Amino acid sequence: MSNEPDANPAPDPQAPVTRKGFLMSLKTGVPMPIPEDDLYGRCRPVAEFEKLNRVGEGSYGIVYRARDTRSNEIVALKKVRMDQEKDGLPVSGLREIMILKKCNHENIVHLREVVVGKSLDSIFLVMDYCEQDLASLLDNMSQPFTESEVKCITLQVLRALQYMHARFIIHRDLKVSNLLMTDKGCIKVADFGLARLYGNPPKPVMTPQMVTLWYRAPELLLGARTHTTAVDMWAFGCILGELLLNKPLLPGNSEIAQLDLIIELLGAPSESIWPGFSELPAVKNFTLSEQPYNNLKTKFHMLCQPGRELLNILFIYNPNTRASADECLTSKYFTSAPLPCDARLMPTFPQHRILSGGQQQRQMPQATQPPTDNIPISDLLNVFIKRQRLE
Ligand SMILES: Nc1ncnc2c1ncn2[C@@H]1O[C@H](COP(=O)(O)OP(=O)(O)OP(=O)(O)O)[C@@H](O)[C@H]1O
Repeated sequence: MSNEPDANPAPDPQAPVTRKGFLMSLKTGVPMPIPEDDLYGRCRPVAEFEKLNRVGEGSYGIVYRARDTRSNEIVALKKVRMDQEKDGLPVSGLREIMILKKCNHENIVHLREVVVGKSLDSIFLVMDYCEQDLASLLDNMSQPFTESEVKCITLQVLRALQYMHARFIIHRDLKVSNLLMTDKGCIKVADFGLARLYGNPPKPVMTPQMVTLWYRAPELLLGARTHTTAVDMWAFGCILGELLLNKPLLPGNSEIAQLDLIIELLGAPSESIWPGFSELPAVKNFTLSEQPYNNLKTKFHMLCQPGRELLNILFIYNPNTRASADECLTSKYFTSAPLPCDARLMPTFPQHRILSGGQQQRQMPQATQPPTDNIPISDLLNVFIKRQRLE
């Protein structure tokens, strides 16, 4: 028997990628050529998708409307941004893939598959295509959503949150531009690049400043080291307020301005309404104004009592007592007039994103720091090769 390496050996899924088209065998340490058929693991090449137009660009990637040439279906193709990475995939990309793989809910964007570019240095998420995102819709609508439509939208977001939170997933970047809508009025929560799985009790996190400023909960602004599902509920409260007012509720342009806006609306926090507040790390960095009144009632004077109650429980300072998605779903707001409209009866809108080529972006302070911990692309590919073989 010959000791020569097999001319066309099967690739070892555990082996790291050494150079383009080769895998280093962990057993023998010999680089082995990857057969053409296995070059992409079990991922399809992106060349099988025809890019039609750009629909969005965020901090972590460009999103295209594309046609799957195999099935002829229209999909969204999100290219994971790699340009700042020397040797790996940004952790946000990997997190988004892992978490979306766990989710199967009609109000969460569906990840169909992951496809790769020819040189294996680009990764794309293939998702169901949604015709609108709420941010560009809000910016372009000739008249605001009716209250029935607001209820229809927010109920769907709450169902997605209930599903995620029951599975220990915190989204951490809920905002109107991350809420997509199909032409059948179905809302899909998107962009899980900052999402995290959390434990009980929650573990401290390294990156406290995550959620976009306008939607950021007071505990994050004050430097809390643990993140809970309550950060999503605060952001949800800001979204509900924004849809009702037809403008951002708390559009701060710095952390202190954001805290001031919150205090102007809700009154100043104190140790008595929020035990542990005075020990939060950043409290000493700010001089908080001493406004004593809750002005929700004045700001939302047009809203019925159940609606104001819902906003009140979403804007509880203490994250431990802030309303959960379960609780909000039982709010009388959704069963009192005007009732939520049927999603299929939501109005249809011109597709602004296609017309504007995805250039239209809301100007809001991001203050989200792309995480710097990279995952080598070889690990990602191995995860996929293994996973697809298991399935
Ligand atoms: N499945 C989809 N269907 C249609 N459009 C989409 C889809 N996913 C994303 N988009 C569009 O692309 C934009 C950016 O997508 P996404 O939020 O996932 O990227 P990001 O780089 O993570 O953004 P961010 O800067 O908000 O973190 C969205 O606001 C939306 O307009």
